[in-house]
Amino acid sequence: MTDSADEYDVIVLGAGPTGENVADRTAAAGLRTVVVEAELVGGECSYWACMPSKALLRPVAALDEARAVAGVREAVGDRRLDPAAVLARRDAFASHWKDDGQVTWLRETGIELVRGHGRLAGVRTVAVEAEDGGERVLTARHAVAVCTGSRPVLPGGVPGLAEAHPWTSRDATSSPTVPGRLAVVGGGVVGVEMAAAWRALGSEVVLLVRGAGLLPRMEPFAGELVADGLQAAGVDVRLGARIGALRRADGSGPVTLTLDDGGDLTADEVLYATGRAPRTADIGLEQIGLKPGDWLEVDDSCTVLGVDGGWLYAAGDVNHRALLTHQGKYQARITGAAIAARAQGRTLDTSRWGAHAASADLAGAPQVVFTQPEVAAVGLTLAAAEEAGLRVKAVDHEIGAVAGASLYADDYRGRARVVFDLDRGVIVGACLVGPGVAELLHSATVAVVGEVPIDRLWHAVPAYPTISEVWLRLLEGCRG
Ligand SMILES: Cc1cc2nc3c(=O)[nH]c(=O)nc-3n(C[C@H](O)[C@H](O)[C@H](O)COP(=O)(O)OP(=O)(O)OC[C@H]3O[C@@H](n4cnc5c(N)ncnc54)[C@H](O)[C@@H]3O)c2cc1C
Ligand SMILES: NC(=O)c1ccc[n+]([C@@H]2O[C@H](COP(=O)([O-])OP(=O)(O)OC[C@H]3O[C@@H](n4cnc5c(N)ncnc54)[C@H](O)[C@@H]3O)[C@@H](O)[C@H]2O)c1
Repeated sequence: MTDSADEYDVIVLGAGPTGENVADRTAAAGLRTVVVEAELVGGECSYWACMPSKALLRPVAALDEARAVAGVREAVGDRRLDPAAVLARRDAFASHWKDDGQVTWLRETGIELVRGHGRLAGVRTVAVEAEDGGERVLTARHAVAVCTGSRPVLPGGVPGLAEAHPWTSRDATSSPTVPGRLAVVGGGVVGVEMAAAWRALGSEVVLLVRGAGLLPRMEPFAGELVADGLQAAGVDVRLGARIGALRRADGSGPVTLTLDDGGDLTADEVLYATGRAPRTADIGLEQIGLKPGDWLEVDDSCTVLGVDGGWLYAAGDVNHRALLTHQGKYQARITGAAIAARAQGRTLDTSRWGAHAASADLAGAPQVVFTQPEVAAVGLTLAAAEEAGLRVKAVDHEIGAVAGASLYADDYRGRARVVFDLDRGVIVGACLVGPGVAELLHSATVAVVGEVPIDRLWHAVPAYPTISEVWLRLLEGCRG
């Protein structure tokens, strides 16, 4: 390929869910838009994160729910998941790691695609290195949006870790085979979800957590109920566990973990689910005065701080506001609107909840952890609200005590909490744990983001007999 210069209105670097949605919005505003993608259009979410992981986890919940209802329980008996069928369904949800469908969508939406590794090469300029080594230099009349996402991060200073070739989230979501023994390091979201999935597929799973509980950013009872649920499913959950070293003789056989308490643990694979780092090490940040490898700090309109001219945006995982696909897509809608407004010479509305402010990131992003049982949370935890100086009270209720929950599952076990702001009379946080709570989360999100006064929420009547009747008990607790 020969060198050439291409001028667009907007360049989007990275075609994950965030980049796709920025491009969708700017193209819809009539701006000539190009996206640059080094791997697959659709990003981590489509091929190695949300979609394949949830395809692995949905059968786990379906089987648990069947077992929880007398009559169905007897029909299911002690049958286990069929790994081959689950993995085949997972492969289909990952589109067999081919992006033809999403490339077609880009074309039909009027967005151009340039494949290759992109790097900022100056103001509103991106140089793309194609796989064949050729370079193409793209310039943007209005904006560049960096949407390069994040990658798994491994802890430093652990002897033998690199040589042990640990699984990362990519292997854990795409493995074609079920390991006999799987050690999982990390009690965050990836750790608990993948422990649940592979245990249900037949692996012997040990979950090694360095802290005192699982899911440390959520209400403490969420981690406790998930630890109980995983243990009941046969996962060996070890809290306060630290790995001193790993040994894997030939790089592919069994791996032995030496624990700080002196014990050894041997597994066929070890998954490190120990957090994420931004994909900014090699995107030319040094060309515009920023530090490679850093998260990109942005204002509420996702404009990158420390860069003059308001032409550089960063949305999705790479800005570290909320590492979730739906928040990345939300930021993308805000970013696209901001780029279009600036291109049309309009002033941005960056007031709280304005058209060009990703305010919901700060109110607390909704999140569902698809484990055993499900966890659904939005807004502030009690601890976070107190730390923020709010005068709050927590109202808790056992979800199993409402009629809808007892019909949903025999011996339903689950708990709900809302965090009530006593001064403003609104709910600032909610956490629901139990079978089937995922679909309840949006009601909590509307209450929190909408800042709906408690006296008005009292008139939002949940249908009988559904799990959502737990809202009545929670509202009673708020009203005192
Ligand atoms: C195992 C797992 C499960 C998850 N499950 C969920 C879930 O259920 N729900 C949820 O909301 N979130 C989930 N997440 C988080 C979610 O995957 C991320 O928040 C989401 O993918 C972020 O989207 P993004 O577009 O910002 O980045 P990404 O999806 O990472 O996409 C970035 C894209 O940029 C490309 N790129 C990077 N650098 C360059 C470059 N220099 N040039 C060209 N292209 C480049 C990459 O190839 C990639 O395609 C999960 C994460 C993991 C790891
Ligand atoms: N269902 C979902 O919404 C979903 C699912 C998976 C991932 N995600 C997103 O992806 C992101 C990444 O998930 P994650 O689980 O990798 O990160 P995380 O930050 O949620 O959890 C990482 C865990 O690893 C532990 N840890 C860190 N360093 C360690 C070390 N050296 N040794 C032992 N433990 C260590 C941390 O204490 C933490 O509990 C999350 O922010 C999450 O929002 C979302």
